[in-house]
Amino acid sequence: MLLDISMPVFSGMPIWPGDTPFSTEFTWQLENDCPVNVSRMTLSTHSGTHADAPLHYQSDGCAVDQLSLTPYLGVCRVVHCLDAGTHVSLAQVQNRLQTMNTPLPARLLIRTWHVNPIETWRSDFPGISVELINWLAEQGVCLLGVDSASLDPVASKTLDAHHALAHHGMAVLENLLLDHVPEGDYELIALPLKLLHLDASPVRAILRGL
Ligand SMILES: N[C@@H](CC(=O)c1ccccc1NC=O)C(=O)O
Ligand SMILES: [Zn+2]
Ligand SMILES: [Zn+2]
Repeated sequence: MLLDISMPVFSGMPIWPGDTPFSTEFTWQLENDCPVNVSRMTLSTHSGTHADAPLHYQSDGCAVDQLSLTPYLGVCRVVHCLDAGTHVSLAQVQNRLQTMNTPLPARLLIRTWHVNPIETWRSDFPGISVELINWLAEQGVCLLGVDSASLDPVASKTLDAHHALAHHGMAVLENLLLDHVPEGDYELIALPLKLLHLDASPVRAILRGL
């Protein structure tokens, strides 16, 4: 059983305010003298479902091609934390985890949207509390995934959750699509591209039944 948890990538897709719109054009098009279609894309490194590298928010941070791939592959847990308010709290996640009676795996994906807005940008997503990130690090979690556009609220200039995550050496996935995913444990596969020296990379994220 495979579940695709990737956002669709298309011209007109929602983007972070001020970031590069996704666009494409044909470089070559199939016709009499031309045997192929080939396109070019213009896009932000944070388009759709993606992995941030520490270079996104630290000038001396590691780039996306330097990241260990280990966190992006392996057993993960999906929890639903809907109606979170400004931040998803430690108590809210612990509440959900209490309903499951196996040890927390090394990866956690948090669903926050009732219905993820695939067609339109929305700024009213919750951040992830630093207290929660510190506790997840203590539990041995190496990757945190969210279905919102960022770990921090849209207006944050301090990016507290991003920095807390980097402090613990944890990996992050953003803009997951978890609308149709029941709470539980799965195998996660979501590898970043080998984009040298860049700050983030789109991923194709999937879950496989255990
Ligand atoms: N933190 C968000 C994105 C982000 O902060 C951002 C993305 C594109 C252009 C500007 C951004 N932040 C500016 O303060 C992310 O990691 O995808
Ligand atoms: Zn990002
Ligand atoms: Zn981010």
